[in-house]
Amino acid sequence: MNELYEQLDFVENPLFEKVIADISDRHYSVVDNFFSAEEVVSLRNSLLQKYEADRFKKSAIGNRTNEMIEKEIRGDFILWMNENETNEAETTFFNKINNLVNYLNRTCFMGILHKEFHYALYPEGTFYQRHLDTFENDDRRVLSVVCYLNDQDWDNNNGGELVLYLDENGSEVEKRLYPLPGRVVIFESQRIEHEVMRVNSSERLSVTGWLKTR
Ligand SMILES: O=C(O)CCC(=O)C(=O)O
Ligand SMILES: [Fe+2]
Repeated sequence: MNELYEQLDFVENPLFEKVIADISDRHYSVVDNFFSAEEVVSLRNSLLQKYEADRFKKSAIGNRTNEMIEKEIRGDFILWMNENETNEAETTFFNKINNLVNYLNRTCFMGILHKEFHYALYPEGTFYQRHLDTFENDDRRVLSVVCYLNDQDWDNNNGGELVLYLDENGSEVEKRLYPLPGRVVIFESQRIEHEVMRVNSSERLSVTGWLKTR
């Protein structure tokens, strides 16, 4: 009986339907204004507060320990989020992400059981070389989700674009996406190689995460 009610309850969400259609057509989706301007400001302030409290760590790559090599590959600083210990901005953030996850699971059986998200800050001059998000041998990562928290007046000359390397009929095509506030980019972790271009000026702020099976 409960199941029947659940199905009757179901309300189609055009935004989430678009994400599903995009991903099944071309393996990625870009959603502008997924987060409102106010939500971006709150989450950015939360990020900056924790960054200033020295809670971020230099990102690492797999098992590699040579810091010189790492700097050549990625230059961001990160802090993992804990869903069991959230402030107001993070609660709102996880509510929205969970709505999306529930919708995906209900409508297209992606079987997402876990997720992991971290804040990221790219100082001026840093980048993240071309990679696949499964390089840590984590084949449980199904979808990568990147949420940008930059200022409203973010200038495209600041650099820091996300470049997705797509396959179009056997040839490689670059899709260049600016890290605009409120924008969320979702792509198949196992399939799409991507890169963060050098940040020319300012700091580039985001939350990045993975939706995982098992
Ligand atoms: O910030 C982005 O646009 C992408 C970040 C990324 O590729 C990663 O953290 O694996
Ligand atoms: Fe990545």
